[in-house]
Amino acid sequence: LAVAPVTGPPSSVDGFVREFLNNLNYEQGVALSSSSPNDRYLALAYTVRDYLMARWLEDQRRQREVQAKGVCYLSAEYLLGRQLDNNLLAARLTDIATEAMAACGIDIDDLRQLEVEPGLGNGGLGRLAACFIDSLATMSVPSTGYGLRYEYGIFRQTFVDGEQIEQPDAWLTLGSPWEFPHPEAAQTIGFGGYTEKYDDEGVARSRWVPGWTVQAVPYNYMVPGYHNGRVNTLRLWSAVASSAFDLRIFNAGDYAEAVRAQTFAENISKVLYPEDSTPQGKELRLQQQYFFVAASIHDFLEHSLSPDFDLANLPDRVIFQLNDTHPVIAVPELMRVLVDEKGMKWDAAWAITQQCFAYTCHTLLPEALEMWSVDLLGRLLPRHLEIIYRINDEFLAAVRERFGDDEMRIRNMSIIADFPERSVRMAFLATVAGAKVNGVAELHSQLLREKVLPDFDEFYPGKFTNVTNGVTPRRFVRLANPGLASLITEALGAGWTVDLERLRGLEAFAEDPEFRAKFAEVKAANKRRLSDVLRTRDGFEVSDGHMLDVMVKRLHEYKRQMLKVLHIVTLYEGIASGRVAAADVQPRTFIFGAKAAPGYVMAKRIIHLINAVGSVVNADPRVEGRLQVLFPPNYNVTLAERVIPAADLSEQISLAGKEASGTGNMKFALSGALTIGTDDGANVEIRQLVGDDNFFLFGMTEPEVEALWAKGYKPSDFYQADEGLRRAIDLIASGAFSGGDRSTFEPIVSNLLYDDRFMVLADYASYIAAQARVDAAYADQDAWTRSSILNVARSGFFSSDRSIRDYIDRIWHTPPVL
Ligand SMILES: CCc1ccc([C@H](C)CC(=O)N[C@@H]2O[C@H](CO)[C@@H](O)[C@H](O)[C@H]2O)cc1
Repeated sequence: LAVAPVTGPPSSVDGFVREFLNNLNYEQGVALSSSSPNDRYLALAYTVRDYLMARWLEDQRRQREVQAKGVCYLSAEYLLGRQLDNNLLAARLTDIATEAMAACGIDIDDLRQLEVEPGLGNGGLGRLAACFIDSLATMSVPSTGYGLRYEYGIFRQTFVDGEQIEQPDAWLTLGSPWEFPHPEAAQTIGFGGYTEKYDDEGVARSRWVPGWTVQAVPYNYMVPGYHNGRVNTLRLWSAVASSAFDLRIFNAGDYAEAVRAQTFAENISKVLYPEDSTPQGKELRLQQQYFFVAASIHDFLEHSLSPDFDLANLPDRVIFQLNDTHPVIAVPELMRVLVDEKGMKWDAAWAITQQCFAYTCHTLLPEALEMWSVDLLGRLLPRHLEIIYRINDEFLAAVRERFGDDEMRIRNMSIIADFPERSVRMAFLATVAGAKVNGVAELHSQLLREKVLPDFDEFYPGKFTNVTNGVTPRRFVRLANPGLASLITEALGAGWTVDLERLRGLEAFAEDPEFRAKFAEVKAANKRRLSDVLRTRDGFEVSDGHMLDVMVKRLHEYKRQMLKVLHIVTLYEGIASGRVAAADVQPRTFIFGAKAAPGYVMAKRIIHLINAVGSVVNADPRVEGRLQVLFPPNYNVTLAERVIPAADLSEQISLAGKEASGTGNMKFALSGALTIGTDDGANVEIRQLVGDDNFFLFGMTEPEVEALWAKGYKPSDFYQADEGLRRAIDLIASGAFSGGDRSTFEPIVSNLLYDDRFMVLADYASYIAAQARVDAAYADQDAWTRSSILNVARSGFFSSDRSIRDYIDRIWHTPPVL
């Protein structure tokens, strides 16, 4: 049967209208006149899908035909953001769709607002994965993103009396038009049970007999490349019970028991764990990790390789990139499949496995490194534990071979740790198994080698490398900042969207007063747009003419939102005490965005304090509106796309040596915000590229932090020595922001004075001095605009396309297939 290739509807307004009405009628089953806004949104989404379908099907066919080496990106999180605009942009349909909707009497912007963003991630790691799959598609690299289709994503944050309240994120309620379920391609995933040894024609073999199974149902999402006609796939797994509810038990009347197995199974992909730095070690989390990586490996071996493919050549066909340690259980899973199911010899299987994996580490915090107890692993994945033990035995034998019986080194390098309880150090397993290990910024990769995994760097010369993070210019410049995008295109032509280094061409324009004026107008327009959004979304009135000083990221003590609070309180205290005339204070609006992990008590207290300070400062007539604190709840990708283009000042103030990279910092620089920051993570590379004159550096360097720590850090010494700091802390301690109740924020105050692990007090003076430099610089708007343009011009390096190019050159060796 000669089937005509799928062509897709005509790229014309009429064609789009016809397709839209078809989807409204036949997919939604409604007429335009009786359709609901959600019907219209879904029909619009279906229509955009239809335009991308031909490319997707063609791409899948070609990837199967070409058999080129590809990337399987394994990530427990993808913070995708809204899909409609990105898909319209990729398919060059934005104008056509806008006109087509108008032709139907619909304002496309009303439909845009209806899209619920899939919040399938916590923060940096999840968003990076989303930027990376966008770049992989735009650069025509054969690749598939694999992950979990959580029924509930990152919680919705609201504030009650200034305190964070979490609500479930039921993002699927109104349907999810961008996904394609494929129950027919479900994988059966085992858990529990036992292992048994058996003899296979004289060869001792092991097999795993799972105690129970779950079905992993794949949902495919389109990942369209920008203007290259390519569409890659994101495959997210959803858990479904292998056996539906038990009719016999049901008929016996025990309804709860009848569905218990079902609920138990489907819990696996029920909800995203909202922690982004401290693993809770919960069994369900390990189930989630094994569930999606096992399904992904089986799926790849089954659907991407020809049935007669010789697995010895697997490293020529695929690299599994481990997005942190969360998917590293994939290593023993591949070994189990190759040895137990495919009958391969251990050594051959191990040689293949070591070439098929690479590991990216995203953190420096020791507490964020995952460890799974051998008890739990042995119970849930008994065969995998056996395999890990053997990997470790052979690894330690090689270490002994190289370094002799250096028991301390052996214990330090063992994948199995004995303290606090016998457990598997997942970062060590990833490092031993990975062909390459990379950090996500120069400083981070250096600290990984020197501080976190020095023994491994010595044992595996050449294994450690760096790939500095990046962000996609499609979403964070072209879509989020259309004013800036058209100004850049006007000046440099359109090529920058896929070749961001071309932004360098703007340097010359920084000297052009006319261009500076246009640039400043773009920023002003973005500020007006943000203030409209915050008025409708949260009822905030953003004060006009204020510098927008923005700090948006997860709430974590190492990111030091507390340092920002102390700056605000210092400015406020100066005015409230009458020592500083309000008129002498540079008008600023401080915008915060931050979710705290629900179990992170101190982080939630800091959120409460920020809101408390905000309500006092915003209401105090003595401030004469010179200072404003706004904390819109539920910071997410959609809000980031409105806040970042409007920002004047980007707060990147973590303690040096704690933030692996940061990616918000890059988005701000690309939007012309100037950075006030420490030499931490990618701030170092931003400062090196934009130039010291265009960056407000402050604080200790990482070696200075280490030195102070080693010397013995007494935060109260800094409190005693610095009057401004003392006034600010005393004001918080006084209950001034808690209705006179000193106990409310006492835990924060005493933590700062007697613990202060992230040295807020030590960097306070330098920070306040830097903020004074910011005020002075902002007073000269034209010079500020010039500096802002230079930030954009010199930040092309921070494109995720460049990151992907580095991964291809240094780790994957998967050239684009054009
Ligand atoms: C198991 C709990 C858990 C969950 C998530 C994580 C992530 C690794 C945390 C994270 O998102 N790290 C951030 O990754 C970004 C992308 O590389 C970096 O830019 C940030 O600096 C880093 O904090 C650690 C531990």
